[in-house]
Amino acid sequence: MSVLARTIDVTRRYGGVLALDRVSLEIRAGELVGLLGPNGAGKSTLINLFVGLRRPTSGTVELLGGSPSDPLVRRGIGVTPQETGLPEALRVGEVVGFVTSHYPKARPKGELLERFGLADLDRRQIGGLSGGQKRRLAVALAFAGEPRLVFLDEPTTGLDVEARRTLWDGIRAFHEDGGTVLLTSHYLEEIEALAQRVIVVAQGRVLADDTVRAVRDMVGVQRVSLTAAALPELPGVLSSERDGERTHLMTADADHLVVALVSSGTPFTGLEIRPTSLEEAFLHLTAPEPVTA
Ligand SMILES: Nc1ncnc2c1ncn2[C@@H]1O[C@H](COP(=O)(O)OP(=O)(O)OP(=O)(O)O)[C@@H](O)[C@H]1O
Repeated sequence: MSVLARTIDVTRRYGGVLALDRVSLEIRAGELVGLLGPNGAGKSTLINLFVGLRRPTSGTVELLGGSPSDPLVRRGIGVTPQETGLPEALRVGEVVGFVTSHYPKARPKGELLERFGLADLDRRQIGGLSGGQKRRLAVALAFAGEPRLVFLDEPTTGLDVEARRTLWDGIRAFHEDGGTVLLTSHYLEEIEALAQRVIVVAQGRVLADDTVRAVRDMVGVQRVSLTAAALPELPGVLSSERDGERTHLMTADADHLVVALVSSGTPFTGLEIRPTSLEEAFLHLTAPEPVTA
């Protein structure tokens, strides 16, 4: 499978901030890859490097066999940044026409709008669109020039469930036609709905690059909280934390842990099990050594 984009040992600093730390990865033709990470992980920085908006402090970025700083190379990609602004006075169809005029080959306007659930809005002024419609249009524009590779930075932020599904369908349709996509998200659920491969980044480093299922197992940590005077050694405890009378145990297998707790005969009260947030799960992925109880 041919590689459409690649970073080799890329580091990016903003003054004293290390946004990316020796990142090497490849995006291959036909893949739909999710880039997952908490706020400030370096996701937007990575996209900005791929699309030529920023340059690496060190290391190499390759795009479609060339350099992201080459405008001819960039013609082969589509991008929706995290924040976009569209001219309020223009009509939807005019904006699509303006964008497609920059490309040698363009997707027909009607088809593009249809694909992103905007078919009836061709003549509507941008200023008259809802927030969700504007976001869908901004994402649709990334696909206007029949790109080979599309970068979407948090495409569904601010969308309700229905609008998000419409947008997912548009992205899927492009992928099913053979297109390649890299998209960022804070939500594993979103990446799970679209991608098979997920790259987890935190603090500028790639923590995992695997199937969604493997990453879900990795970050599927639960928090078991209880009050007990003392606890025996329990299986599968990734870390434990004492908070007054309460003890919080992090584990990937809460059922197993609770069965072992009950079998041990240790008296306890106030058992509580809850899923952890992605941020909490990332803390475990980034922790150098698991802490034992
Ligand atoms: N122009 C800049 N000047 C200084 N620091 C920056 C700049 N852009 C990004 N950073 C810093 O680099 C780090 C990575 O930021 P980046 O925006 O790439 O993260 P992100 O994963 O996209 O976050 P989010 O999910 O919040 O969008 C953060 O610490 C951020 O504050």
